[in-house]
Amino acid sequence: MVSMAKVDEKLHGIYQDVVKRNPGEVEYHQAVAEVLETLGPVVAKNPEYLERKIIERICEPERQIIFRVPWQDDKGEVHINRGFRVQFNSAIGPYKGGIRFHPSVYLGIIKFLGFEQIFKNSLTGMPIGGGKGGSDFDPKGRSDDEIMRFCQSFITELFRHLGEHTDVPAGDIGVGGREIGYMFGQYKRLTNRWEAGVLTGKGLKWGGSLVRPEATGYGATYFVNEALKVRNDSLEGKTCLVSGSGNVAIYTIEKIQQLGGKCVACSDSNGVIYHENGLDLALIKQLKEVERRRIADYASYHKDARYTANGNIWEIPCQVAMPSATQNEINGKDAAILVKNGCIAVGEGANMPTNPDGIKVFQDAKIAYCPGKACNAGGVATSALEMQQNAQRDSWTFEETEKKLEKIMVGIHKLCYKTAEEYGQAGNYVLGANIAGFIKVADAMVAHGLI
Ligand SMILES: NC(=O)C1=CN([C@@H]2O[C@H](COP(=O)(O)OP(=O)(O)OC[C@H]3O[C@@H](n4cnc5c(N)ncnc54)[C@H](OP(=O)(O)O)[C@@H]3O)[C@@H](O)[C@H]2O)C=CC1
Ligand SMILES: O=C(O)CCC(=O)C(=O)O
Repeated sequence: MVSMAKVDEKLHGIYQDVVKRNPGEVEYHQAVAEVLETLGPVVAKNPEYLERKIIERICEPERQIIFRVPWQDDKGEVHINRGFRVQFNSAIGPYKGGIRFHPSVYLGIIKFLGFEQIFKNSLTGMPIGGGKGGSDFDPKGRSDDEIMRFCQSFITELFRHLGEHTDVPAGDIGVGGREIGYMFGQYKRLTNRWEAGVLTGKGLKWGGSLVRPEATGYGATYFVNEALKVRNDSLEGKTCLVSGSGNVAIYTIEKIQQLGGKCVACSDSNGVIYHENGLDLALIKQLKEVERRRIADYASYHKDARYTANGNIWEIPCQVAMPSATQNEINGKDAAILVKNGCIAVGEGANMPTNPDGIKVFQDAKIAYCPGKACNAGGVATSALEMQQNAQRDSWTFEETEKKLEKIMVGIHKLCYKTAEEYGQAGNYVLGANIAGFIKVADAMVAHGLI
């Protein structure tokens, strides 16, 4: 056992080094700080992790690939974007994590996402390592043909680094079934292999899994319901806010409604829809999944709904908040408003949506704060179920697959809850998720020697 003071000093030094070695990558620094701040007790108990520099190694990606993505728009104009894939850690399985297309993407965003993915994937109990990729390409307003040409160019470079036993991407912001289809087609053409397990989130007719589109939102909702059960409560009858109106938000709203909750607001990057009588999910799906329109259009179908351009969704009173859009969408001030308005649970469908000040407010208020790396792990867990079905050349029913997802989420909740309890911090899901996710990866790294 090493003294806590010595461990804290060591972890602080590691964090300082991460900042120095990765200048300007503020989201990555934030993700590392949040994990390192909770690892003290487990490191003190296992000095071997320090001796073998497991934490320094976990903070350094195994491989980072940055590449040029040239493509032509419908008018023949040439564009150049930048592509990224960070293969962070393969101690417990092939790199696994989504691809994000958004103009804000740069190395620091992909690294924070890849770092989070290491611990998240470990929590699922499935054999998947951590990775993430993306591009600063903006898909908004682009035609299907432009999206196809971009995806083909992206994979023309990336394909050589992928493989069902090497690195298995999936979707994230701006990447859904359409984009995965174009990437899979190009991978097949370049490799002359029908290798289903190389990508997940595939279409149902060509190797996809039922429930994968629903999985992140459904899983996050199950997690929050478990956290409420511990408090002798449930989602039944709760008024909920769900930010975003993309894949994760839509299926979070769906599962909350199935469990008897009422979602009154959602959003996109332009504004917020508030519908006190409860959101019309069929309309949201039509606007967003089929017609690719803005959420503002919702208000023209429901006269009792209110649209606020650039509004702040967290100012609407609720009991449960499910941030499902992007990183750092809740700050300390937003968190304080939520708590003041009676919010009792926050379930993160998005990755790192609450900034450190916000997390502190939720933890001080002792509400059920469910961090993304545990709460939104249902998506990647179902991707691993898709890989299992691909390996078996089988496909399971919706009911069977959803039952497995629910069991995995109940299991992740229990693991995080029990780990926090074991380390004397009952109810601290941040600590529980970080420690439980870390131990499995760290032990595998010790077993593999110095690599
Ligand atoms: N898809 C998955 O399986 C998983 C996703 N996640 C995380 O969930 C979150 C949402 O992803 P997903 O639903 O797949 O993505 P989508 O692209 O389907 O939807 C994203 C939604 O969030 C909004 N949004 C994105 N960026 C911003 C921004 N900077 N400011 C305000 N709103 C924004 C989008 O609005 P607009 O259309 O206006 O841009 C859109 O409504 C991300 O944090 C992602 O990393 C986590 C686990 C798995
Ligand atoms: O399904 C996957 O592989 C990745 C999902 C993802 O990107 C995430 O969990 O953030």
